[in-house]
Amino acid sequence: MESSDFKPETGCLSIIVLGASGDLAKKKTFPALFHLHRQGFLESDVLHIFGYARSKMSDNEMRDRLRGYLTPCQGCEVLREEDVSKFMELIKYVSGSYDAEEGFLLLDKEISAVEDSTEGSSRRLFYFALPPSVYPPVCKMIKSFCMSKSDKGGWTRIVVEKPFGRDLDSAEALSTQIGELFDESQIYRIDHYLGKELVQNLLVLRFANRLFLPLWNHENISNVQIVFKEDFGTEGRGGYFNQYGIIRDILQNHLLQVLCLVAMEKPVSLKPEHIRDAKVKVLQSILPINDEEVVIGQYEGYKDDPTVPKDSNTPTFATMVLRIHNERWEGVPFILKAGKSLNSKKAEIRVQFKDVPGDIFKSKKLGRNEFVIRLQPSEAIYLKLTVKEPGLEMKTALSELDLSYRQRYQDVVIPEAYERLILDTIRGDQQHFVRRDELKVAWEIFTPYLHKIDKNEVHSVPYKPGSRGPVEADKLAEKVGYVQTHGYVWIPPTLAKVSK
Ligand SMILES: NC(=O)C1=CN([C@@H]2O[C@H](COP(=O)(O)OP(=O)(O)OC[C@H]3O[C@@H](n4cnc5c(N)ncnc54)[C@H](OP(=O)(O)O)[C@@H]3O)[C@@H](O)[C@H]2O)C=CC1
Ligand SMILES: O=C1O[C@H](COP(=O)(O)O)[C@@H](O)[C@H](O)[C@H]1O
Repeated sequence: MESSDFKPETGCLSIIVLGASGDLAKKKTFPALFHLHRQGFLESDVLHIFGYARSKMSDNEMRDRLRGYLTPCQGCEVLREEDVSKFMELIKYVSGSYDAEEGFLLLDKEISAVEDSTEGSSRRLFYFALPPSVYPPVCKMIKSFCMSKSDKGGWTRIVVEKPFGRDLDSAEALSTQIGELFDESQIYRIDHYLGKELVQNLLVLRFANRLFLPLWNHENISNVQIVFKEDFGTEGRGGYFNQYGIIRDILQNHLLQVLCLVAMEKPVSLKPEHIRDAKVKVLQSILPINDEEVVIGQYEGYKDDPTVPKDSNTPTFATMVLRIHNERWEGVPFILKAGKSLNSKKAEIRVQFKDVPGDIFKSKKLGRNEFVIRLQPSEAIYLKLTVKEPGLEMKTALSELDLSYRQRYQDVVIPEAYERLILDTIRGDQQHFVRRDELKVAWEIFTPYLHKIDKNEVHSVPYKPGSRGPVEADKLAEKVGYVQTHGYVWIPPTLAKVSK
């Protein structure tokens, strides 16, 4: 956890972005590498970046493609040409297919050439910005031709993106294929939500504050909502999205990972294996999903995308109640909600407490205590609570303890999730990556319901773009115990009147 735990390694660092011509590479991977380099986390004298893909192009053509996607680092006003040029100089491009040895032999030759001219060990990080269908052949090629040279010391690591399978069987088959070639310590399954600042804060909030320890259980908490909303549709990704749907895209990975951190027991230590053990344990305690506690929806107009079949049942919205069968959480619904083309864009965790027993202030009518962790946008942590309204009357009002990051940490740059996670892969810290057994349980939870969707046994309810999603979803949340607060008004501190 402390940066002093990190011992820098020396030697050549080669970062190989496989699928370099694709969307993820240009939108996320290369910009993250650029920011890390610009901020001095990746040193130019040992760093070499290789793009690898099937398209034929020169180094310069590759660089030109990326240029438009590089943005100023947070905290920098403008993109400095000097920074861009320094970064571009580090990039080389190798073209080849994903299942034939020529390309990988050439790639190895290029990497070896730069390693031979650098003192120290050989560190090779392969970033799979690729469709999962080619993971197995690519792993075979790397294993056969591109491993770090043992005589130099160092390591070979692979970073794999979701979707990691479509269901339990396909994910397990993929894990087995990759597991035969690479050790678990070499595999980094990325879930970029684990790199978000407020997700990383969850363990600190929960376990470094005495305040929450006695409250964090079914005695005090009525329900927990973990919400992801986007105010745009699948624009241009309909063909891809339709094969997966919102449950595979968001709930099975991002929201479930957040749930783990909210619900898990205190890990033995902050060692990655201890944290991941605690996550697996809570996942194993999740009960099978009850069809009555699910609402799936599809926004109207989704099927207008020519790449989406006219009879698609793929959900673009889902509310699912997960129940954790253990001493801490018995009876507390964890309401996972995610949707595209909704009325707002946000991701948050909302922990709603039970009503006060023996309430003498009639505070129930104002609303319950809620502890909200807004992951994005405008990161914030706030606690909604009942207070006496200032004045001569004994009147109560709903107010908040508010930790808005923009206010509190004005000069602090919050790193992008991908930057943080890529840095972790280089440092060899697997804490924020998904372990194989975690992934397996995650699929076990969702697969039965996903198969029902695939077989059209359950149906997506239509909803209007720009709405809150199907009304049935709000009804479900209410049915399982969520009580909506009415009349709470938050006054952003910057707009508050300053007393004279
Ligand atoms: N530091 C900060 O930035 C702070 C900001 N605020 C702001 O104050 C405002 C109010 O805060 P808060 O009460 O926490 O948040 P909201 O009023 O946005 O939402 C509260 C809850 O009510 C749900 N909800 C909203 N409309 C309906 C509906 N018609 N039926 C059922 N459920 C509904 C929301 O669901 P859903 O999420 O699905 O919309 C959410 O779970 C927000 O804009 C918030 O961002 C407050 C405190 C601090
Ligand atoms: O993984 C995914 O996440 C994005 C949303 O990421 P965020 O960091 O902007 O919240 C989502 O749009 C995409 O569908 C999904 O594949």
